[in-house]
Amino acid sequence: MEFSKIQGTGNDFIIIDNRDGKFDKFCGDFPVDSVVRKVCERRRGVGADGLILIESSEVADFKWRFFNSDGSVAEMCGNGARCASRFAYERGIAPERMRFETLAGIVESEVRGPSVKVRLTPPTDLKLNINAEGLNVHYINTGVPHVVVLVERLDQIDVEKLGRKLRFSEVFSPKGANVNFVEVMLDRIRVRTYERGVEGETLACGTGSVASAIVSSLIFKLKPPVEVEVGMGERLRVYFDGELREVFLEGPTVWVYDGKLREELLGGA
Ligand SMILES: N[C@H](CCC[C@H](N)C(=O)O)C(=O)O
Repeated sequence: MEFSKIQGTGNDFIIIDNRDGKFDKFCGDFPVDSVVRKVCERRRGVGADGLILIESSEVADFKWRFFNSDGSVAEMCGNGARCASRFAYERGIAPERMRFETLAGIVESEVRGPSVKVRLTPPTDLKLNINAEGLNVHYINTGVPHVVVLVERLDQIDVEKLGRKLRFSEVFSPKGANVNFVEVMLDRIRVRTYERGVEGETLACGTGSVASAIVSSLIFKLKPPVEVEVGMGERLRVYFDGELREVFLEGPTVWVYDGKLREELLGGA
């Protein structure tokens, strides 16, 4: 079964045109979440932070189903939305300015060559200065739930250890949250993210970058657009208005390769 691998600032995704149901046929009797885990596994599978199915929609250019690499379903994914938009445009599934259905609501995007700008759903549940695991943190839902922790020295943070502690904190149960550690610089913010559903640090997180930019802007009076430096030094840009009604994420994508999944992948342990 054909798939494409596209990454956005290091957050990488397997994207499948499932309008004909080929992914469901490929899964056969295997549960979808177990197939997603096998395909996303870094060593025995293709390897990715997430898997995206493009499907038909009655109300938009297409609908998507987004899975984290652990097989869990997430309502939204900012970098995944950018990569899926590029896929849809270049495969003739949608025009360069498109709208697609997600569990978080309708998302709009515009493809400009490798760069894609996505309008996210309006953020909700903003809570500044809450206590979790003895730390002063902030919380906002930018399509998926995010904790934002402002730190002095980002490179000294044990993202895996502290990220996991906050991700599973009672304060954010039962759904949990992604955890973003943010250092505010003069001309940008630097962000490192422990991602729910990947259960580890990813090289970038789009909705996390948006959450971090909005919280940093509220606390440090940063003027949008906010430049966000992610894992490997790549940049995302976050635009938003005062009322947080028009929130955009913009950045590059790289179409890595096209491949073909074989059924014997499913047979293994
Ligand atoms: N792991 C996230 C979904 C993907 C978010 C991230 N990859 C992005 O670019 O927004 C969650 O389960 O909430």
